[in-house]
Amino acid sequence: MLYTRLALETSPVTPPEDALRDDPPGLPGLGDLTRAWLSAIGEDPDREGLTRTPQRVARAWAHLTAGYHQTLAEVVGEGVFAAEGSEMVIVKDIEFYSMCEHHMLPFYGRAHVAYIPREKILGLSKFARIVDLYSRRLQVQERVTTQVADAVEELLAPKGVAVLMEGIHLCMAMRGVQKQNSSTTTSAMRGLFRSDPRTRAEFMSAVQVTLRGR
Ligand SMILES: Nc1nc2c(ncn2[C@@H]2O[C@H](COP(=O)(O)OP(=O)(O)OP(=O)(O)O)[C@@H](O)[C@H]2O)c(=O)[nH]1
Ligand SMILES: [Zn+2]
Repeated sequence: MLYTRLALETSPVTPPEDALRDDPPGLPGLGDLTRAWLSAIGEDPDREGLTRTPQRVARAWAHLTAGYHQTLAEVVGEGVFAAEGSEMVIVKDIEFYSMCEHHMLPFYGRAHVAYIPREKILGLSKFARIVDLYSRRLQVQERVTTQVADAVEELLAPKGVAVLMEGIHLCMAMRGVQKQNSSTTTSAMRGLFRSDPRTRAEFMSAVQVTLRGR
């Protein structure tokens, strides 16, 4: 579905209205603000290419900030189960897209989440849903990382949880210091991942793939 929608959005042909029906409704007020923003940057909000831009922006930002309107309980639903074992589980290479709270520009990359179960396990897709829940807000990467770890702890009370995120910040690439090749790694280690170097080393070696090497 994602690919279908991207294809539609980049198509020179205007898609039929019902092709976009699963887009979220736009954020109230953001359309008017976008018109003012367009004027502020020296654009004419009434020129042909921009007439529908305010409503597109309002819809896009509803998606990019959807995390404000969801709870952990909602995104996890019925996804917690009785533990089937107590070995490390690693879900890696979960892509994330977030917006930095300083410049409101994107940062994006991959998140890797691991835990060692105690009495509960979590449906695998829920790790990606949790990453999205906290990424779809204005954020700093450190906070997303901590919030994902906190969420897994809260849901599962595991023997340990580890979250590692690798991100590229467009505010450092497109503007400001303008470094195109830097990436940022943040981590949160809890329980056995903090107290036992072998557990941490096992996790780190399993996820040792840098963004730039892919
Ligand atoms: N720790 C952290 N910093 C971030 C993140 N995203 C952006 N930043 C930084 O936030 C800082 C804001 O610094 P300021 O000096 O207030 O803003 P600025 O003048 O635009 O800074 P420059 O980007 O250096 O031009 C910058 O150093 C950004 O690189 C993040 O996720 N985590
Ligand atoms: Zn920034």
